[in-house]
Amino acid sequence: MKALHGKALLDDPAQNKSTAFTREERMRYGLQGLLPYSVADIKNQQQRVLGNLRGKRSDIEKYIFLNSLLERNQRLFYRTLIDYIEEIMPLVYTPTVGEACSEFAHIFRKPQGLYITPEDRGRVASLLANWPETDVRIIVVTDGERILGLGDLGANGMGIPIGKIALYVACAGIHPAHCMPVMLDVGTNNQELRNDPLYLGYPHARLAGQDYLSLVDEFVQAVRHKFPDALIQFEDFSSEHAFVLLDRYHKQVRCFNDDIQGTAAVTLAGVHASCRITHKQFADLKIMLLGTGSAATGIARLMLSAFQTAGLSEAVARARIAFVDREGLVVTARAKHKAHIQPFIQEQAPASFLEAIERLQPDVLIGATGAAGAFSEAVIHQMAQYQERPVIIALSNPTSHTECTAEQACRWSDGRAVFASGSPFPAVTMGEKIFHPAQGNNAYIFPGIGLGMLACRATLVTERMFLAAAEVLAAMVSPEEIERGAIYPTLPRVREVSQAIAIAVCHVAQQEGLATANLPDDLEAYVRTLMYEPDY
Ligand SMILES: NC(=O)C1=CN([C@@H]2O[C@H](COP(=O)(O)OP(=O)(O)OC[C@H]3O[C@@H](n4cnc5c(N)ncnc54)[C@H](OP(=O)(O)O)[C@@H]3O)[C@@H](O)[C@H]2O)C=CC1
Ligand SMILES: CC(=O)C(=O)O
Ligand SMILES: [Mg+2]
Repeated sequence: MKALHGKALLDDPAQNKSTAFTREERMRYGLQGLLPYSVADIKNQQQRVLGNLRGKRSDIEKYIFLNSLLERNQRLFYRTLIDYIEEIMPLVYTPTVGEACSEFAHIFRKPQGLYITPEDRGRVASLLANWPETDVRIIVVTDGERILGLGDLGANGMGIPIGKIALYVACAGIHPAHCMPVMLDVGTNNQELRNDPLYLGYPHARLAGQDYLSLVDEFVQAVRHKFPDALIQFEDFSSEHAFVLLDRYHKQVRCFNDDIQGTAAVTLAGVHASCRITHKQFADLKIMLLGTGSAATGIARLMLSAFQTAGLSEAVARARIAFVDREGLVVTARAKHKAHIQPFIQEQAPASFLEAIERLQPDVLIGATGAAGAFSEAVIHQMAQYQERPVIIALSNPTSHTECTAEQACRWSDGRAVFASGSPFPAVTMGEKIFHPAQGNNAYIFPGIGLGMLACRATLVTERMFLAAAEVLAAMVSPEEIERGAIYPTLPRVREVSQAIAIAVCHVAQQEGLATANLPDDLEAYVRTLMYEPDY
């Protein structure tokens, strides 16, 4: 790290300690007179941060305040995020990040991350060379086309890679210097944004076809050359591009798609854990998915592997997984189907969503639609009619797009639903009982996958790593959490979860012959040494 002095030191977020510089440091670094008298410690500074934060009237103001803290004092930001994760994660990630993306061009203060546009074709490598860090290990890249359930937000979608990187640091202890958020700003088809005079992105229709693919290719090749140890996480692409890009790169490049694979692992883990509440066998479950996009398809694919691992034949496993779309149950009799769900199309008569629940009586209902209210009262009633403890997982983000709220799932099932949602909900009280919803978000998975990849330097990311991550996460739900009806560990345990997932990733990488690092026997201690603990 470059040695800085005086005002330059106070202006560098990675090195700034502000009022926590000791008297001796103030003398050594030419800071005398530049700071008020009192010498604080990080805990004392945190109290001021929390006081200011809690005094803000709206979540978006809190987001802006936290972002400016990150720009001033990285260590204080991350220490506070880690120590108060239940309070602060919803402000830097879903749901507030959804609002921040929608408002991105209007609340913009200072650039963060790397922007690549069609005008950079042929010189993407030189843009990467402008990045101030040399040892990038984690890249989160989006093209802004499917931002949470909010659709095409163009370059405003940069809030998502920035938020995911904050979680890599807070939830898995990846050092901020190893992380790079990237916006592949290929344009936007959101005319409202293009008409906005404050819009900051490339104000043209999205690149498509070969023009699009060749720019992504150039980016991926430039990353391989400039940052050969980096893992690329594809985030919030349209499902059309998400599958094409994953197919194109996953056997050549250290990469994964978080919406397809990370979401699948967190959902599988929740389904496994739910069996400890419902007292059912995983191999006996029937799963129904609403939505046929990236998340739902990823879940179906991983669930299929998990069922087979649990001893089911491929045919039986497939029959246990049903898709429902806007027209109802996805069946062979229908004329058109999306290619990526072809293997899961049921040989059945057509049925509406409600009829499909009645006919198939699924144990688990999962929503990945971005469609607010898609789990209506009738849907939850129908689930509760056939299952004593229906498992309802409403994955869609942000909160305004959830398929149903925790309160709705609870009330409409007479308090019997086992519920998890992509964005957090507070506890629900019903009579004497308190209902504790869990947060089913890929934030429990991708940070650990990244930490594991950083530790073992595997050349590829594989399905077995996500299966292992799901097993680890499910096993970490404590008896007390299960007793409370929660199917995920509480958020303050997320670093512990990420460490355990990282170890599992290392084991899989070794077994699959993909690890290139020399790993010690004591992986637990080794992984811990890699985890950044922000402090002075
Ligand atoms: N909790 C978590 O960790 C994660 C949550 N998500 C959330 O899941 C949602 C979907 O993400 P993703 O799969 O990537 O998005 P996609 O755009 O790939 O897929 C969305 C799917 O939902 C379908 N759909 C939309 N409205 C309805 C409706 N009313 N009834 C039935 N189907 C509907 C779409 O159908 P059609 O093709 O007909 O439009 C499409 O198949 C988002 O809100 C996202 O935030 C995603 C990843 C992780
Ligand atoms: C959580 C996430 O990745 C999403 O909603 O897209
Ligand atoms: Mg996503």
